[in-house]
Amino acid sequence: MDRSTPMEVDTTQDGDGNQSDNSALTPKIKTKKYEFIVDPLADPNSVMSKMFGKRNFTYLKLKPDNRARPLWVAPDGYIYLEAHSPAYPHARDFLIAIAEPMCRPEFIHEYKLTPYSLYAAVSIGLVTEDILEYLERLSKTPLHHGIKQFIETCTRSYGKVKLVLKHNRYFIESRHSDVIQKLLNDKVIQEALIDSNTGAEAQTDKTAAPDQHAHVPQTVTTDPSVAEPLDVPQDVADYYNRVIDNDGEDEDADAIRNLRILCFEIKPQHLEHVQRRCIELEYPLLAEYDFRNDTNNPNLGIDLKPTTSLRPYQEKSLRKMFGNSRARSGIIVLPCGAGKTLVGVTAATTINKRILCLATSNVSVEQWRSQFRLWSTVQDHQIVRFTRETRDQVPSGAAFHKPAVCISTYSMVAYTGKRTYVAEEAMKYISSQEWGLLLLDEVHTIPAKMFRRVLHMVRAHCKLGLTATLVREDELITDLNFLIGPKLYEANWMELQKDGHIAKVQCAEVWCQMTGEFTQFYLTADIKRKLLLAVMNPNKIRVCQFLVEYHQNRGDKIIIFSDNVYALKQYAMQLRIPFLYGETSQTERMSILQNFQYNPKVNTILVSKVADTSFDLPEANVLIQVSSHGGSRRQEAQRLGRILRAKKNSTDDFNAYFYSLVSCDTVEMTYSRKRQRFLINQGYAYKIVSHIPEMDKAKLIFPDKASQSTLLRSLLQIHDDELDNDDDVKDDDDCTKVNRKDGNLGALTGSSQSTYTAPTRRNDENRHALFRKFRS
Ligand SMILES: Nc1ncnc2c1ncn2[C@@H]1O[C@H](COP(=O)(O)OP(=O)(O)OP(=O)(O)O)[C@@H](O)[C@H]1O
Repeated sequence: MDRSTPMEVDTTQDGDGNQSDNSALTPKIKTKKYEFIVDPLADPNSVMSKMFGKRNFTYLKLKPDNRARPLWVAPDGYIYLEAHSPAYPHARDFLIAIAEPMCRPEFIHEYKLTPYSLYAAVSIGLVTEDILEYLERLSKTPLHHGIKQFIETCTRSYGKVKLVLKHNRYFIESRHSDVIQKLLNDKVIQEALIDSNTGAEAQTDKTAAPDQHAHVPQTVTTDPSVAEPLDVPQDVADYYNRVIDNDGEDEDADAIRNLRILCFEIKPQHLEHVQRRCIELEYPLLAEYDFRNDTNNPNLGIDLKPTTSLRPYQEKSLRKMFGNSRARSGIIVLPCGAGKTLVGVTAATTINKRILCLATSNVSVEQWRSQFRLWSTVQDHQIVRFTRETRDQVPSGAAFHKPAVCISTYSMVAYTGKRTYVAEEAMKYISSQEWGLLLLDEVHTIPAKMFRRVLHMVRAHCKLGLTATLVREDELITDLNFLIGPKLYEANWMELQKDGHIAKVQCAEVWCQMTGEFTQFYLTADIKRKLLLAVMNPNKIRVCQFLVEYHQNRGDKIIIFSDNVYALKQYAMQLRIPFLYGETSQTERMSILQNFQYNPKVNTILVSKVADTSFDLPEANVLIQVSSHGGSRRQEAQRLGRILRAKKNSTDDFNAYFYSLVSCDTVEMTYSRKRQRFLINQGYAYKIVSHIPEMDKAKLIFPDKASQSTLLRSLLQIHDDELDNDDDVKDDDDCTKVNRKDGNLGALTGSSQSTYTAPTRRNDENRHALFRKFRS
């Protein structure tokens, strides 16, 4: 990571360097360059400068009581938190609010200040002075002036403009006339104005927040006598309650009730352009919903059941959302199995207006419905589902205007093709309602184009995105900041694990040596065959067999993932394990999953990547990955999530196991490094296992050279076309069931199929002699 580069909001690539699928649709946001001023105060010839270059910050003077203060705030915006400090909890909650967590292993956590993280801080009610003051108190060194300037630049203008939905119409509101003037003079915003807008209209403010920039003079206590070196310094503890623990009830609410605000209306279809433009103009739109004073939309009348109790981190995340008795739009990030659904249900019962919940598949829709019924007092007739399989009756007549909890899928809402009559009616219902809350499940997985179509169709006062992994391979992650709202809360996986809210997982990367013969062919093969040889490496199959037998003997439930379908079938056949992939019929799939769940004799299943998102896997506590799809961090985290649900009746230190089998000296090793980055940043440590001594005594398949050669021969005989056998994930929803492709007559008659093409001699000449022989 190059840490000397200036901060700039770059939205064209994600960390994996992959380009967006919709760059044509969404031009890059042009914001001002945010730079940290990093003075070259250190002696450039010193040993430290030679080692750390511009990052030699030894010139910063430590405060006398620095041992009691938990933060190192580097002038380039990186912040390091000592997790063993007594003031750790005070600093952690604050840093999650103002900075981006980069890496949180056991002892030292790394965070980074970014314009977006500070935008999120302002949106949850923190003000510039409080941020500076508290950071100063927590820091071991006085804050560098560059840091102060950066925080001031990023936060001064934030929070001044709001986006408000009233009577299904979008308004931009502010109490600052200069800001409104600036926006009205902008060309992009002018294009979005509704014709009747002749200028800003003055209104009585019912939704405005108190002035967030009230000055709070504070002094920093650096006198060591004030606190014992390893106690939480008093000034830190005092300020904590003020900054973090305040539940945000507006003390000034009455005072601002009668303030005049300025507003103008914009065209709904220009909403995204306006949101984007406002970020460029340094006035990101804050979306807050004053649901308690919304008399236009009827109440849903549901509550949490008396038996429902939230866990501390669930409560904390919701406090960020409802901090000032209004609902803020944004994203809550909790690990898989940590109870995002209950967070969503609680948000719904708090807002208590029309709720639209969008999930990724039919199965998730059913899960949301059952969780709504489990945790809340919602009645069955108040829930409406729209999916391919279950289409509840579209409310009509008087019921049309009654509030309901509507649950559907993204693909259903975003579908642009011809719909059936019933689906058309359902969509009319969704697009005509003014929703109090739009719940967006697994928000990071939705293709950017589909996501935007959804947001164009649905009018919602408040949007709550839920996800476990805020990483993806296109620009939507940065766009989510204005499409939904800032990240409101991100839980620490290791802390949840320590408290027993999620399973304690041992991650291991098992290195499997390639056999000599396999290596020989691997070196000259093309990439597709290389991948096949790596996954079918006999030593890997043996390790897999050993692990399966070992864990079966312990009474564990095991899921094996293979993205390569050929390998999936081979492993299933060799190890005699039931398998399912994209082409497995629904009946067979159900039967395999039910057996796995209830039949004590079926403790292992093999699945392809369809199991990543398309259906709900039963509970398991061991996961073995034999082949994975490139270097996707998200897929790795999602798979770990399959075994992350808290395990009952377990006394083990670790109660879940995640094995990634990697063939040594192959491309799998590079992929593996990339895939692990996200989980390592969450604090997981992958144990490298290069040899399992117990395997030497075990009776395993492919024990000798002869059987391994036979396997190799069978692999070399596979036709090139069959190597393209990554499982295509089929969405459950009808909207994506039919794959429409541009075609021509050749495609229709089948003449364009590669099976009609005779292999050319030139191709064969390039092959290894042995392979040529097998092919002929
Ligand atoms: N406050 C709570 N009290 C008791 N059980 C809870 C609580 N919150 C969540 N759970 C339970 O934890 C389990 C996981 O919850 P949930 O399915 O909502 O997690 P999730 O974060 O959505 O996971 P995934 O991303 O895997 O879908 C469920 O069995 C749920 O009932």
